[in-house]
Amino acid sequence: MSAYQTELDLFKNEVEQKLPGDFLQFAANYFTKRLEQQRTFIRNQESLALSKGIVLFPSTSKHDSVAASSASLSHGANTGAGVNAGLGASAADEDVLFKSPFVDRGPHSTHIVDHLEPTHAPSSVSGQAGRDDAPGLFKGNFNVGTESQRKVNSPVDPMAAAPTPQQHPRRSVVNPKPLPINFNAQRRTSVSGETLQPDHLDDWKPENFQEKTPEQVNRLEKAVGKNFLFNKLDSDSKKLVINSLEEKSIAQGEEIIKQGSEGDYFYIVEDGTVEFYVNNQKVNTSGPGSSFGELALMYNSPRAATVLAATDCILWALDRLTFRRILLGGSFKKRILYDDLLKNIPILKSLSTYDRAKLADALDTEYYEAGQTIIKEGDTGENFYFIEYGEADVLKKGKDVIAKLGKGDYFGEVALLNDLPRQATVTATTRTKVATLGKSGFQRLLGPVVDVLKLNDPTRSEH
Ligand SMILES: Nc1ncnc2c1ncn2[C@@H]1O[C@@H]2COP(=O)(O)O[C@H]2[C@H]1O
Repeated sequence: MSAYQTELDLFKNEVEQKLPGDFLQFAANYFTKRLEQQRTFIRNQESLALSKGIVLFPSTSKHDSVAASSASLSHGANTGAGVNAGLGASAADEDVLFKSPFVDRGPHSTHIVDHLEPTHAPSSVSGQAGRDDAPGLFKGNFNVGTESQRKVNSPVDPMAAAPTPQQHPRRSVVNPKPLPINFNAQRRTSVSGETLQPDHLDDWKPENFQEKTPEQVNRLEKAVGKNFLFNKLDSDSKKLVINSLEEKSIAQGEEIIKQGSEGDYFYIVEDGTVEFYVNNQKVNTSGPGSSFGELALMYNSPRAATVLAATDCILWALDRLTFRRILLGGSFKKRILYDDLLKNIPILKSLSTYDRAKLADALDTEYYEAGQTIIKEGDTGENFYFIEYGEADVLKKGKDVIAKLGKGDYFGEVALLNDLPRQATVTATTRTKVATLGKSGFQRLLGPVVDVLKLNDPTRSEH
């Protein structure tokens, strides 16, 4: 069900961006292309593996091996054998296919292949575990301007390099296994295409499926109910997940995850406290109801942090395949939908993949038609905005249009930074889709880029 929903969401996104004149033709072209991509990908994965004498994700179940093939999109593309290789020549065709003669799509429109380019762009990943310390409260006012008008000073993404495996004296819960064919030590994949699972997996059942006792279900409902990931699942998916979770008792001091190792499980904390270390530095602590270990499973990347039990813990572990099959398309959908946008916004380049993913979790979508006002000069500022597509003018009383904004631009931060009323009006000039972030999310999640935001604040000189 979640694969179906993800496909629908991606399709909806395309329709909203392209506004096709001939909807049925557009839909036919779109799904034909998707089908080709998926089939080409699986064929290429199989022949690549065969040519190397490798059996992809050996499994007793035909479903598992197909799912694993689907899950290894990033590797296919890395080797030139993935979906982009299969459809690479069609980028121009795609443009013809999706072009509507009635709609000016503007300079920033994208193609569905954007969702399927896992190799060359930084990933936006996430973490549910732990609270990051709120990175400073902001003081400032309203800032506008296109990215090209803003000076961006982006430090290197600290997650871009493969983390150094840590040598902890504690016993590891996870036995190191040989890395799978799709393991990506570069950490530079996109999650998008990987989530698209073939339809015929709908009768799929997790390998570890084991009916839980009523007492366990009760406990799990309590533990899992606190985790936002599960609130978004339909009851069938929730049942599958609950019955696939394995209980693990971890003693204080034990290492649950080692930075740099391969990801095998996603964890939910029922009881106890866990600590996260990146390059031996403690970065986070989290407790009951939180979860961790999703990054490596989403991106086929090495574990981004070492996780230690700070107290005795009871954890519930979900295997990689069930995680990918159920949670990726459901609970982590926002990360998929915002992946493309966030990884292409220059001011966010300094965020780690973990931070960028948490940002995606906090975003909401709003739409504005041409002529509609998004924010009004003098109003109280509640939200910060990224433009997903569309165009908008920034107007100031007495000065008329002072800037033009387009895809990837941001606005609304000055009121939040400086606790001032909106310093200008922003009006959509074409149909515009924005991703919005509330004040508290802005303060909590954009700390690492606040200096860049302040640097770009056009009203700084007025203070
Ligand atoms: N600051 C952080 N950076 C990276 N990972 C973190 C951080 N805080 C918590 N984590 C979690 O630690 C997990 C380690 O394994 P993963 O990389 O699979 O997923 C990671 C996140 O869920």
